[in-house]
Amino acid sequence: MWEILKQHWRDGVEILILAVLVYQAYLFFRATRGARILTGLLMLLLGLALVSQLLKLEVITWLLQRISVFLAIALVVLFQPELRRVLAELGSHRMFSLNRPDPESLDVLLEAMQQLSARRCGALFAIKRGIDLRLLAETGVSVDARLSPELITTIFHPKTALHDGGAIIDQGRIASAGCVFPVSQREVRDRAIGLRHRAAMGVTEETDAIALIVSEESGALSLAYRGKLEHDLEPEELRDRLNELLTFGAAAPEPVQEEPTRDLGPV
Ligand SMILES: Nc1ncnc2c1ncn2[C@@H]1O[C@H](COP(=O)(O)OP(=O)(O)OP(=O)(O)O)[C@@H](O)[C@H]1O
Repeated sequence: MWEILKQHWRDGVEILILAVLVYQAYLFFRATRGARILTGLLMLLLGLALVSQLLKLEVITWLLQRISVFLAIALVVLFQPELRRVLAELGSHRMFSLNRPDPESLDVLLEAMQQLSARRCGALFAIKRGIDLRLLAETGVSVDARLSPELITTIFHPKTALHDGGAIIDQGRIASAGCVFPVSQREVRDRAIGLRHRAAMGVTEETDAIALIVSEESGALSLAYRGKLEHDLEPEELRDRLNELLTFGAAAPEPVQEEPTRDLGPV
């Protein structure tokens, strides 16, 4: 027994490392828009590899061996927003630091969102965490003012110059407003999901920010994180979810909601 262990402990370590890597890759890709394409592609390649091995088809085997480089490029293109976010997280040491707004600012923000909802004023916020949002902030107008319901409702009043676009919240302050966020290209089932919600999904696909949305059409309050939209939440639900995400980040448990309010996956 001891002899076997001595001979094969390296194999055990390798299996363990590979299992962790494969599981992490699965967790990473599972929730992304390219997951189905990736699954289809892998199944096709595995099928072809199996058939070509069994029937000894030399040309297909040769082609499959050389295709791996193109596959790697395809993966980078397919998962570009997700990879950007992961690299940005690593670059910003986000894993080791949290930029958590104080509870008072959250109360102010949620209070303002409810006022905007009651008046049917659309609004979009990105709460900055570890990843720097300076490039996005530069697409808008610098505000750098303490959060207050009056300021927020004024910014998103439809007759003001800054109401169009999103506001960036950084440590209890509105850093800038009227910002243009990246728009998510995910396919969504719900026709009520327009550009504002897509911009919320987009900014959270590419950064670790949490986006909050007030729908102009329905007054619904929503949250987006890591590209996923949690649509039409009750104010208390929104507060709890926000606290959860700000405390635990990606480790926060997935919300229990019914379609299409949670994961607006591919059609
Ligand atoms: N890329 C973007 N970044 C930030 N804000 C955006 C972006 N694109 C659109 N918006 C905002 O969304 C508004 C248009 O929202 P639209 O009606 O298409 O979205 P929606 O998701 O249906 O939301 P609502 O329920 O509020 O109507 C624009 O007036 C603008 O303020």
